[in-house]
Parts: sequence; C-alpha cells; structure tokens
Amino acid sequence: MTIYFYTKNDDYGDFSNFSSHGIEMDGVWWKTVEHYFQAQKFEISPQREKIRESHTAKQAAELGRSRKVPIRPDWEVVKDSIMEEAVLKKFQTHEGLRDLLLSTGASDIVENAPADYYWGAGKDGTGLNKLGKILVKFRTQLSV
Ligand SMILES: Nc1nc(O)c(N)c(N[C@@H]2O[C@H](COP(=O)(O)O)[C@@H](O)[C@H]2O)n1
Repeated sequence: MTIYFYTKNDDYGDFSNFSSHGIEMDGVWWKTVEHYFQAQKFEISPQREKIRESHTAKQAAELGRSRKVPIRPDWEVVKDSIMEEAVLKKFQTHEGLRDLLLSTGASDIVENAPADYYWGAGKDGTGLNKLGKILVKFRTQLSV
C-alpha cells in the first residue's frame, strides 16, 4: 500500500512541510518546516527573517523561491541535510505526528506534489520523492 499526501488538508496532510507544526531551530521558532527550509536558502540576511515572519507556509515558499535575492552558493549541497534536520525536529516536537507516522506501518509514503520532482513524485510519479523517503527513514528509526 502507498500513502499519498500533498496539501495539508489531505488525510496525511500533516506529513506536508506546509502543515501547521512549528519547530525551534537555531534558537528561534519557525511556524512550519517550510518556513525554516525556505529561509535556509539565504545567507544570514533580512530575507531570512522576512521568511520567518511570513504568515503562511505558502508565503514562505513564495519568498524562498523568489530569486530577487540570490541564494547561498552551496544550496544544492546542503539542502538534503537541512530538510532532514527540520523534518526530524518536527516529529520530535509533536508526539501525535510520531503516532501518525508509525500508524502507516510498512506502507510507502509519497509526497504527491505534481510540480515537484525532487521532494515529491511529480505529475507522473517519476519524481525522486525525497520527502517521502525521509519520512520512511524516520519511521524505521522510530520502530526499532
Ligand atoms: N504543497 C506543496 N506545493 C508545492 O508546489 C510543492 N513543490 C511542495 N513540495 C514542497 O516544496 C518544498 C520545496 O520547494 P522548493 O524546492 O523550494 O521549490 C518542500 O517542502 C517540498 O516538500 N508542496
């Protein structure tokens, strides 16, 4: 069986980085994983704080995807570990999410994001689904 999620209102929408589960990272509070992830694209700058203070994950993603401010040159190298740390923190912070993740048993977990062939499965399912794989990895760690 495969569990799909995409928007935060889906059955498993709490697995989305857009879900309203905050995390503390670098000594400050981030409203969602998406806020933190998008802000890390930039060197320490007003842009980071602007993203942190944005009201919604959607707004944070828009700011993080804008190229009006250049992103850090090592982003492609560091983005996977930044995502893993933030997602792990989310599941460490919110006990109910750990239970939800464990409830998925041995199912594959797929971020069914049509436009995202890296973190998600893309429109045709051929994407790398990196976020789904991170979730399966943490589930395995929680199960032992
Ligand atoms: N809800 C949602 N909408 C999209 O359009 C998406 N691409 C995703 N996937 C998430 O987007 C984040 C990464 O985006 P960028 O690499 O900065 O474009 C990441 O949180 C994916 O899980 N979700």
